[in-house]
Amino acid sequence: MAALVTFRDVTLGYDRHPAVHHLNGAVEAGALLAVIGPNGAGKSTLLRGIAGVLKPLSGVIDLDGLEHRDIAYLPQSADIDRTFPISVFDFVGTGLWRSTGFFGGIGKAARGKILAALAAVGLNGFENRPIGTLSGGQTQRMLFARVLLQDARLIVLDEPFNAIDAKTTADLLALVKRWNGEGRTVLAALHDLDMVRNNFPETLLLARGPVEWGPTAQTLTADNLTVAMRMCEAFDDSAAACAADPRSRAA
Ligand SMILES: Nc1ncnc2c1ncn2[C@@H]1O[C@H](COP(=O)(O)OP(=O)(O)OP(=O)(O)O)[C@@H](O)[C@H]1O
Repeated sequence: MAALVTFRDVTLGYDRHPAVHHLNGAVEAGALLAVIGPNGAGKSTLLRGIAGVLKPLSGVIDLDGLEHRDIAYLPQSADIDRTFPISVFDFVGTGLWRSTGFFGGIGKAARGKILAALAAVGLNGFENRPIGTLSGGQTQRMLFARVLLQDARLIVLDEPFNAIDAKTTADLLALVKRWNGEGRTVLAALHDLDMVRNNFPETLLLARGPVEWGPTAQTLTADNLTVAMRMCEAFDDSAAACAADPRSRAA
């Protein structure tokens, strides 16, 4: 399999302060990769970098010719402005921007696709609801419906199962598996180690830099998790972007 996403000494951060540094490695096309790490490890930062929301401070994220608009990115639900006055239908319809353009009208075919995506995530009948009236689990379903419509080769999910019930988790996990079964590459930042062990073949354990990256069973060892915790605790948030750091390791 060829690499779809390649990191070449990537450092990402905010105001010149690195949050993820010196990441090397590659995500193969068709991979189902979990990104795991303690709070503040840089998981969201890394996913933002891949999605193009954040530009690397240094290094390169090579997307094998994909453009950022070809990536379906599901942000943490906390990053969604739920006070924005938009209906569920229109929000999910933004997943079609790539094909309709910002100012393209929503025709009958597009309307059908949006309704089908809502049905696929169990949100039939919610089309006219303002997004701010949805529960946490319903909001997560809505975000998945938008990803579904984007029909993307690369899908990047930031804590997609955070604070949702078991039924919603199972439904949405089935979608993730379906996407991967269709040959799509899926990366997900996750916290639930059992979920990762049972469903994600490959894991990147991140603690500002990579601790380990490989088959999940090999990566999620007690030793590696301890190292990750220590590396995060030791990290200096006010440090400036630096030259090569010997703690970093290529995948
Ligand atoms: N917009 C921002 N501006 C400045 N610093 C930020 C910003 N977003 C994140 N950070 C900092 O970058 C570091 C990595 O944060 P990030 O959200 O990527 O970690 P995470 O692994 O996703 O954490 P969590 O598991 O808590 O969601 C943290 O120190 C955080 O405070």
